[in-house]
Amino acid sequence: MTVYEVNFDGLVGPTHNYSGLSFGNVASKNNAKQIANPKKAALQGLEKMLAMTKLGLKQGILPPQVRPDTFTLRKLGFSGSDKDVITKAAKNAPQFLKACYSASSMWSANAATVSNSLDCDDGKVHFTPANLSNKLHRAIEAEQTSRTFKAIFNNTQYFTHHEPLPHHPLLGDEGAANHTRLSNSHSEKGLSLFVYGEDALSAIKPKIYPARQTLAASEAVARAHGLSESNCLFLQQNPNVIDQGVFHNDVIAIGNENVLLYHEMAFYQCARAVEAINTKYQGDKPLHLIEVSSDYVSVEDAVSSYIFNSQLITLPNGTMAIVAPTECQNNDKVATYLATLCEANNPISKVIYFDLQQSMKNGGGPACLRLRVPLNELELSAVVPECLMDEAKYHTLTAWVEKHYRDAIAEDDLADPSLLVESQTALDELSQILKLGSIYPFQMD
Ligand SMILES: NCCC[C@H](NC(=O)CCC(=O)O)C(=O)O
Repeated sequence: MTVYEVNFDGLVGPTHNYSGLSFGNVASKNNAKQIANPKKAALQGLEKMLAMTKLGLKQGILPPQVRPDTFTLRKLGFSGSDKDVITKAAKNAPQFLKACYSASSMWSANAATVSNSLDCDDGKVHFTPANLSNKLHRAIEAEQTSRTFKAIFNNTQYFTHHEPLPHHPLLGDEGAANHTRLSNSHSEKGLSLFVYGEDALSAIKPKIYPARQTLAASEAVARAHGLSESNCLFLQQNPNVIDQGVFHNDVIAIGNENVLLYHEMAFYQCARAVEAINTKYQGDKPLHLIEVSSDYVSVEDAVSSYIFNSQLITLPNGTMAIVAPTECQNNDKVATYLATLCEANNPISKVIYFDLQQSMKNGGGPACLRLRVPLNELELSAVVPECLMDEAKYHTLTAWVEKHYRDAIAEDDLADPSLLVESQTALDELSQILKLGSIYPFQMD
């Protein structure tokens, strides 16, 4: 049976802002305190989703989380009405208020690790929401992510949902941003490549910035999903590139079917890592391991352009396209490399550029904005259909964004309680558009 790679993009939430919350993510730090445009951010994301459907791909939609997260603020001791909670947090703990206001769930590549049912021992699609333990503003996503996934993929005949791993430094899990799958095609069994930032038992670690993904977490996810040992490979990310701003592996490598595009500095002991991939890969189609040398693209250019955070997609005609941010087009070296890549002897035939600048300024490129969910026809038909994108849904969602979203959010706006009301009103309407029922805590009172 054909398996489609369905990209579920995180719809940008109404409180998108630049708060400099992600230590180790260069863009997040550099753009802190700038004025964000949530309306533009959401429209840029919807544009990409529609374009993917026009290319003939299946596209899904993941709704944003409710922000500000007053439940977390209450756990932190702020009490009274929601307005009181926000006013007190703004005055006494602005850092916590910012964390509870982040629209970071838009980067759905970090929402979960998802395994193709062909790879899992029970023949079901497995989901483990990422605990995102390394950053407070992201760690608070896991609970809602679980609820949302159970609502969208709500058929136990096809889908198995695991709990996020416990929040602990030994078990930091950042989801699919550190997982890719190599295979003949999505419709055949594949090799799961898990790339971790650190192993607690080893001294090989970054020195400046944190490693967010641990080996123990990757192993736990593989175990829970029932992946076989012969179909899994655990590789360490190069700690030196984490220290240069490569906080997830998807900032330095991207895989799709029988192609892996990676920077020569991506992995710890790169030559050995590549040998291990070659040894474990079981597909009979030739594996294209495309190594990008620093002579063509430096790590600095990779981090500023997000060339590896492109989506590598298989088009209906069987060739591949690379969906890159316009930051790549604006960098001569990177644009030249991409043009050469399309001419070379490999399945990649074209580059498609998208303006995703609002998300990019927080360190999220095309690949960060989507979670790949491999689904065969039966599994796909079990997904809540309203969560799949088509032209009509695009127009409905665009109108919804135009109606509810502000076109500017600055730091001081977070202290304004009316933003909470606007945000909840918008999400209440969205959950009806997507026919997801009451998935948000404020709808359950
Ligand atoms: N996969 C891309 C994730 C980007 C995300 N950025 C942020 O959370 C920045 C938020 C801010 O600084 O306002 C992160 O670092 O996890």
